[in-house]
Amino acid sequence: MPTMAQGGRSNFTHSNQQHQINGKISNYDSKANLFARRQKIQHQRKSLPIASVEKRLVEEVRTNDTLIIVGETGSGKTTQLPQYLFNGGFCHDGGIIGITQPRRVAAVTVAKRVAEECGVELGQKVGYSIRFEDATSSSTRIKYMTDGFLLREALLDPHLSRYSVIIVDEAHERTVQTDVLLGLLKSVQKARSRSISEPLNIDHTKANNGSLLKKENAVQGVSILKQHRGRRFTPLKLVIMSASLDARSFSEYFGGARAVHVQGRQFPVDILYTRSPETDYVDAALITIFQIHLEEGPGDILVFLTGQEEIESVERLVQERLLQLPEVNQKLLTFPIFSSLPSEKQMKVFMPAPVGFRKVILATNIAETSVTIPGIKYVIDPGLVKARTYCCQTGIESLIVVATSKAQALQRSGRAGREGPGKCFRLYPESEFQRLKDSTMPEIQRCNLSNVILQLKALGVDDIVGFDFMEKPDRIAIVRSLESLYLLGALTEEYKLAEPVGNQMARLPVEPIYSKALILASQFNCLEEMLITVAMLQVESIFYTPRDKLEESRTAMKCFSSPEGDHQTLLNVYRTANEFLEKSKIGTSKEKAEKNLRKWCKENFINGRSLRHARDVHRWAVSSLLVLEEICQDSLFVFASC
Ligand SMILES: Nc1ncnc2c1ncn2[C@@H]1O[C@H](COP(=O)(O)OP(=O)(O)OP(=O)(O)O)[C@@H](O)[C@H]1O
Repeated sequence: MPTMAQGGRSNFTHSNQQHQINGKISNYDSKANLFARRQKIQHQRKSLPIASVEKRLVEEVRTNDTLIIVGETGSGKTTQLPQYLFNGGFCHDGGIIGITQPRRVAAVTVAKRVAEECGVELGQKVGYSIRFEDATSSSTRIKYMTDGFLLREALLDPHLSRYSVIIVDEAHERTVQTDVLLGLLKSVQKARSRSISEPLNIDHTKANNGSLLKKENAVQGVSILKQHRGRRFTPLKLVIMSASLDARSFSEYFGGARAVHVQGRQFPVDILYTRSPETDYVDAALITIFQIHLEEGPGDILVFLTGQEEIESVERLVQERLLQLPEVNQKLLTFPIFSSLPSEKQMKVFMPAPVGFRKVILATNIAETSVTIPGIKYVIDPGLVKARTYCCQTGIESLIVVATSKAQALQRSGRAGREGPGKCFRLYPESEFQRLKDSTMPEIQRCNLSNVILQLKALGVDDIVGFDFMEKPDRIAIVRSLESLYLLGALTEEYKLAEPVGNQMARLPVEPIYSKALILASQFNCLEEMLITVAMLQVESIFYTPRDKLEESRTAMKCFSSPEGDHQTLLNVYRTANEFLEKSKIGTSKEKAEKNLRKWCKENFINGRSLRHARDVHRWAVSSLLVLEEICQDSLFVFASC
């Protein structure tokens, strides 16, 4: 038996609860040809627990306007239900089935999987839309997207008229966007049903185009949803789904909506706990990685950590400890995944490990719900997560590390049992699990509400305090946000949306303080500078200060720093990097120039990843501003090529 990389080992005990098997274990042959792969997928689909209740679920959606579905992780809700509804005729009149996810990576990977299951090209019948990325076409009928994306879509189409069904997936996460979306969907559903029962009353408005505009403007102050009076909509079907949902409170919120439970899971997940609490969870995670690597059978490992810095340090430690092992045991590859990682790097975790190697994926809670990472058999869960908190008194928002809820722990362990039986190593005793909160505190009760309020105002919701939130945010937090939006000029003295600025701000996908800065910048002739500054402020620390090279990195930083302040310093970094890249491009390929830039970043202690992300955000900001025709088109053209 080989020794552990660092001599230590974790002591785990089995959970008292064992999951039941309700499915078949599949033999995935990576060399299978396309035909065999299709057959394999069809077989997998048929053996999912949800497959046995396909007809019943379609009928439930047909007979209920709102349906709540609770089903175990991996039972097939996210990938199968939209296909069942498509086959059940819910898109016959051209309507779209929209499925929202709290995270971009889930929307992208699930859409890819469903397109493959349907045997279609991604972006045709099945597609996805996330901020700054659209893989849909006019033929898309099953559309995965983030909840935030659907909210923005509602700004342009308040009745979400293109959708016949909207499925809110992973509703247990209670992100601020999910909560706002639930309230909005409730009123959209009512307005669409009303449009069917109300008598048509459009002739006189049609007769006079001049007064139509006035009337529309007058109604807008009350609610945009009333603007379309006289137009008939088809009813909107709503489905709320999760593996760990408090079905009763969701049902009550939707006026006693029907809730159904999809029983069974495909593969069992063995839950193991440590015998006693771990004093250093990072070290415990490292020990467990090597314990699995050296003692358990084949299968990849997914480790949940709290953030980029922690992930990078664990990655380094794994690599250092690997070198202490005999060569034969060194076949372990690490892959990080966190939200600010560029998406092409995020996608690397979904590639199979080379033959003979084991993958270790170091992830934040980005990989907690909906995603299926092929090969994962082992999950390591220290039971912690970085969560947003907001202090209304100071107006300061921060991220702090807190214990996960039971719902999150369940989702994490669920990642292990998706392709076969798995194991989840919880790095805390079972008694601690029992003490965890059942569900996560809704984000809306612990974040700055300015962005959300601005969006609601732009949607025509004037009475924010009276808005039908599932759980009301703190009144003081609402008042503070209203005040700050007024000070930014997004709202009038009566706290109504200020036109056109408030509307323009709502349409830019950044915090109100930044959207206002972008809108104002052209008046002050500094749009280029503001675009760069806002882009740089969206990314995590741009300077890289390793402990062992503190002096060197500080000296490098001085070359960019400006006595005029941090914003000017960020501008200097971006521009110097850009000049370097432009010069490098002369006479070389784009790839080579990018490689040179990475080297330059390293030499100058700049975080290359953050810089690349800032360049992406800059491009997005330019294209978003271009959409707002009112804003300084001419000056934008100059920067569009940056
Ligand atoms: N990208 C993928 N690659 C391979 N298999 C996949 C993929 N996505 C889904 N699957 C398979 O389909 C099964 C069902 O996945 P699905 O996401 O529909 O379940 P779910 O009930 O929504 O789970 P969760 O609540 O965890 O999101 C998975 O267990 C896995 O076997």
